[in-house]
Amino acid sequence: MPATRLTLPSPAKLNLMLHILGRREDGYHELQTLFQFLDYGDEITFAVRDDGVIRLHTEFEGVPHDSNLIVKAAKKLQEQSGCSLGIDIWIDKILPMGGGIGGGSSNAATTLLGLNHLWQLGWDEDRLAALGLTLGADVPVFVRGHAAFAEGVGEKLTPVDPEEPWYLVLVPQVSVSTAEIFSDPLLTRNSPPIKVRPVPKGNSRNDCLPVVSRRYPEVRNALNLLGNFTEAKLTGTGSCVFGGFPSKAEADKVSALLTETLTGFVAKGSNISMLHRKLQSLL
Ligand SMILES: C[C@@](CO)(OP(=O)(O)O)[C@H](O)COP(=O)(O)OP(=O)(O)OC[C@H]1O[C@@H](n2ccc(N)nc2=O)[C@H](O)[C@@H]1O
Ligand SMILES: Nc1ncnc2c1ncn2[C@@H]1O[C@H](COP(=O)(O)OP(=O)(O)O)[C@@H](O)[C@H]1O
Repeated sequence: MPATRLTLPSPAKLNLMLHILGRREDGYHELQTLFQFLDYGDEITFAVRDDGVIRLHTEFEGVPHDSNLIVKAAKKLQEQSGCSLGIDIWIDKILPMGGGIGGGSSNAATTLLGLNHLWQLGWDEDRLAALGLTLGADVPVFVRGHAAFAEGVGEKLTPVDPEEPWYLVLVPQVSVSTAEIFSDPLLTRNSPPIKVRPVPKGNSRNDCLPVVSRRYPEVRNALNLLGNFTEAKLTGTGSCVFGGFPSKAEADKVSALLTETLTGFVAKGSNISMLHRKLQSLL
């Protein structure tokens, strides 16, 4: 009997660097970025229903049911596969929204992979990643599940294996709109493309950082505080700020000092996403 119920992780990502090379005619920006996953994220439970209805039972503040990326992903997959089954969905949401750690994109990818499994569609990763890209630029990397150097708008992925340190991630209590940062006239949009592989050391800057830290004092403050202990970086368009440590104990020590005034968490960097590790264990 095939499974009818499944709980899957939906991990966060970090952008270890992010360079903006230019702007395309459709307004989207050409990037070069390095994605790594965190062993930290949401958990989504799926239960098959036979009436074709797609229902997310967990409410999100400020996100209507049909705008939720989980529901959008499920509906697109149902439409494009012609599947007559439906799904009940619950999520244990711990990832901050608008934090640059990819929660929405990750939720969409977990939904695509989870439903492909439960509905027994047999879609391959290429097809799921292509559908994912229509939901958001970051969805394909979560579908593939391997740390990657990304180009284009984030869809041209080359798997990489950077070090996997422990990270302290600080979560300033502001939500940063990706669209707002990309439309700022002061954004650097002319970084020279990196042509050498693997990406040489010394390229770890995030071109969004100056604009984000100018607009959001909370982010600036987090960067300054973490910068007293390690190199403090911005992920994506923020708001989250992170730094790497050689051990959990060292990350925990700094966390204990900083999280008196700021929210944050400690998590291991991972080149294979915990979603893929879980799916592998089901086979
Ligand atoms: C820049 C990144 C790095 O990981 O930032 P974060 O969102 O994670 O912070 C992502 O690629 C974001 O991906 P994602 O969050 O999926 O963005 P989308 O929903 O596709 O786009 C939101 C808006 O941002 C702008 N946008 C996004 C990506 C891109 N390469 N160029 C853009 O100009 C567009 O105005 C778009 O309408
Ligand atoms: N399942 C979802 N989880 C998080 N955000 C979602 C979801 N569905 C839609 N959204 C919308 O997408 C926006 C960006 O979310 P998220 O991916 O968490 O941020 P970021 O791209 O900065 O990492 C949110 O502010 C929210 O309005």
